[in-house]
Amino acid sequence: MANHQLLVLAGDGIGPEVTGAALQVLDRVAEIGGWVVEIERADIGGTAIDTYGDPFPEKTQRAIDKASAVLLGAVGGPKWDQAPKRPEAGLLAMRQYMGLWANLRPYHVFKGLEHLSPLRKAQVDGIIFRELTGGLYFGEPRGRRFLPGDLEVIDTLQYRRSEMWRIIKLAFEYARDHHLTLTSVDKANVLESSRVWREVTDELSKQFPDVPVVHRYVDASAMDLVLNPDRYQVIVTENLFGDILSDLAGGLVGSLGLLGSSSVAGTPGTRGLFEPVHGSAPDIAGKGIANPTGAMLSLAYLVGWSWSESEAQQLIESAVAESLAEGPHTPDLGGNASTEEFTQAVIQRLEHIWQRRKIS
Ligand SMILES: NC(=O)C1=CN([C@@H]2O[C@H](COP(=O)(O)OP(=O)(O)OC[C@H]3O[C@@H](n4cnc5c(N)ncnc54)[C@H](O)[C@@H]3O)[C@@H](O)[C@H]2O)C=CC1
Ligand SMILES: CC(C)CC(=O)C(=O)O
Ligand SMILES: [Mg+2]
Repeated sequence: MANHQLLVLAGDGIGPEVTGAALQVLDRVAEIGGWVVEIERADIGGTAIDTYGDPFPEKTQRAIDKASAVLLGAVGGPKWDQAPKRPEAGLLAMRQYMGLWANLRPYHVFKGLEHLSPLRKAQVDGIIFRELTGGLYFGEPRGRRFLPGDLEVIDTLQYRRSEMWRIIKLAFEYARDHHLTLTSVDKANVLESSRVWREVTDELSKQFPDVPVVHRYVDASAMDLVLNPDRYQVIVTENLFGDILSDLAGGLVGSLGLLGSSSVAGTPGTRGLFEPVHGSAPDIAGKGIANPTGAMLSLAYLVGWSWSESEAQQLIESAVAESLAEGPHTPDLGGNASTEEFTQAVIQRLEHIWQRRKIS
């Protein structure tokens, strides 16, 4: 009987609501799969600041050390916007602590939700490989420097070639395995880091002669993703650009609540951090109406990647897709279902799919 250790970091805002929904799905999947899942919980972000005065406390680090996978909700909120160390800093520190340099963010229009995409006729189906532990979010020096009569602020965009190499190579491998085009997004007309990014992409391209490669500037690709999303299949880009373009992808498919993600260190079967692409959504937190799809898909990626349970991954993804096709829908998708109602629909679908598979 499989035994898995899961750490749940529900976080702030809608984090507890969407991870709670995903855990209900996990309960049923574990029952079907005959697994024992030991679930531990710890604090991250704003709730960790409230309890420990630190957005990524030592206790959470120790809990990560013991887990075989981590499911995260979201962090942040107006309550902590002026905190000396913000909740978001805890998430960044955790990604770095876990060494998770690759962030995979798939997006596609679900059957039944075509009307929600602003681009009803175009094919919207891709995946963003976002570098996760380098660039502007981590570079030093950073901060404020008081000058006579002025203030200077510094953020540093810093990368090592090796950090670029590993994420671009991972994206090439994915594009090769799925026979897709790779688009490398940068700002090589301005940034030195982007020029090296392009050099690395061109060098790696020689190892993957079957993968068509396109270079695009980030500003132009933001425009082009909206006008011609069908040109994009696999996107590889650095940390900040990937963060921005993945929210744009959320818009392309109709709601940010629909996207899940995997943050990993490149090798399947190893520990990763799995979280929806969205944030803590303070505007809807506590109302019971958050769309838990992103969290459920993140759970699906978790069981597939860290626990090598590919059948369970497929089961969750199918149950979510069928529920989105049939409804009910949460308000972000134009419906009036609660998080709980949608979650129950997914669990029912799961049962149906499982029964169908047992019979056939
Ligand atoms: N990974 C994380 O923990 C992230 C945290 N944040 C933090 O979250 C806080 C809020 O940031 P925002 O810019 O407002 O971004 P957000 O992603 O939380 O929300 C943007 C918009 O999308 C909607 N939305 C997001 N997720 C949804 C869901 N599951 N169902 C239905 N609607 C959903 C929200 O209601 C809001 O209108 C900030 O403190 C920010 O720093 C932001 C992004 C990622
Ligand atoms: C809140 C940030 C630390 C991260 C973010 O927006 C993201 O990972 O999508
Ligand atoms: Mg983001």
